[in-house]
Amino acid sequence: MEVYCTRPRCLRPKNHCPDLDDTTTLKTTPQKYCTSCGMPLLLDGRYVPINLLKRGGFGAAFLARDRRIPGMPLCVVKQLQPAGNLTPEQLETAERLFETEAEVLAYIGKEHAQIPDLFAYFPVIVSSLQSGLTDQFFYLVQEYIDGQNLEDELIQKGKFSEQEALEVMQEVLKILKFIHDKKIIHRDIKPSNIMRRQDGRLFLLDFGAVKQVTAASVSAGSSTGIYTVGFAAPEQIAGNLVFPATDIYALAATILNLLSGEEPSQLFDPYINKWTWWKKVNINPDLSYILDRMLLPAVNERFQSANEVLDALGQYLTPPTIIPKSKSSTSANTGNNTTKPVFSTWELLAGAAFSGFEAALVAIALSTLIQSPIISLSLASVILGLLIFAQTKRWIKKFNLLIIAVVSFATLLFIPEIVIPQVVFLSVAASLIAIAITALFRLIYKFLSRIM
Ligand SMILES: Nc1ncnc2c1ncn2[C@@H]1O[C@H](COP(=O)(O)OP(=O)(O)OP(=O)(O)O)[C@@H](O)[C@H]1O
Repeated sequence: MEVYCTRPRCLRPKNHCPDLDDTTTLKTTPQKYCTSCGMPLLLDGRYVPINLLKRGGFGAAFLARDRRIPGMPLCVVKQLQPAGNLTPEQLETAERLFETEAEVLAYIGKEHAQIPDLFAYFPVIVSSLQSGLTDQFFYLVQEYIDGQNLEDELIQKGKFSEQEALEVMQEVLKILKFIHDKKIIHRDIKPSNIMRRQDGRLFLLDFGAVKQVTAASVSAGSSTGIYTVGFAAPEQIAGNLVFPATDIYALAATILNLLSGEEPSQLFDPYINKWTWWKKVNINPDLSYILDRMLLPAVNERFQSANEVLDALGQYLTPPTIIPKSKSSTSANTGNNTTKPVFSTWELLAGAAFSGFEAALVAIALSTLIQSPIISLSLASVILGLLIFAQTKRWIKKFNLLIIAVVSFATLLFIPEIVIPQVVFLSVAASLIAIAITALFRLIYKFLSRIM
């Protein structure tokens, strides 16, 4: 078994311990030491680090096994590793924040299914690499979420679709509502702190920058300067009081990062001090409006709570056709907030072209086969209505549209009276007219929703 040494500057952290492959030895061995630096490998007598997950500015996260639990389940061991050039005050702040993370996880991890549980928090004092001195390390052990964070997911699979981003937004808003109700502000919402478990369920990680709002500062806490550039709201960067709306701002920046695949700094024009994400992201105007309001520089003009944003989403959008993978597991916590299928401009235009094309074909076919114009027109309207309804429900979409169009055109060829060039001309013309009308309405709608 490979055991990973957690000493920050260990030169050969991977320790090969074949005797630990025997579970009896692994359970009973009193301690193991790193062959390179002499650091104790078994933490708190029970956690066995097996791999490094990530090393960040303030610490490292290791994948570990808990040898005291049958089956030795995986867990995550986070170690506080502040950079060496910190002043004693900064070091104290880093230690305090690490302890706060443990306190917050202990407080809410068990209560919310989408926040990792805390298993342990302890210091380890070891002899330093410099002779005669000792080093103190702090460890925090938490539930392992088997999956991928959204930063890695973005790198791996590319930009999120509007529907995927909406699902993330709603899920995270529900978790934010829970923590804000507990008077906790996360202060570091960003894709790498949102983890998608294998089953699709999202988890909020890294409570290392949280502010627990005390009774003395009922709705806000002052900022300590821990934040991520691009995602952090102006009041946090300025070191002023932070609010639930501070997390809401960071969530909007996160969603735009996922939608565009670009860093928030690329979506903001510092020259005019405004977000210019709309140059690179094309989404439903209602969602644009909501994101813009989440990103307003003045805290009091933003949505004030996660619930307000959820309400705004619920008001504009109706039930989804795509049910979030995690929906069944989260509805108990959060109620059923649902969204309507959102259509991109391309989807709308493709749908319009299809409907125009089909309208022409159906009208030609029925008027050729049925003598009464009233009956043929009524039948054509019903068929067209059904086709449009099926599209709004996403029962037919993408390639289905093409297949249906080709099949219906081919069917028409069996009607002897049909003049093919005429059919082609009329159906293409009807498609173009439908596209033009839809595009015009879409433009007017976008324009009105921007100025209102
Ligand atoms: N409970 C967990 N389960 C699975 N993976 C985790 C867990 N906690 C952390 N990780 C992984 O380790 C990474 C770093 O963790 P975390 O964000 O807590 O540390 P950090 O040093 O504060 O990072 P950053 O500075 O980027 O915020 C996460 O992005 C995630 O990929």
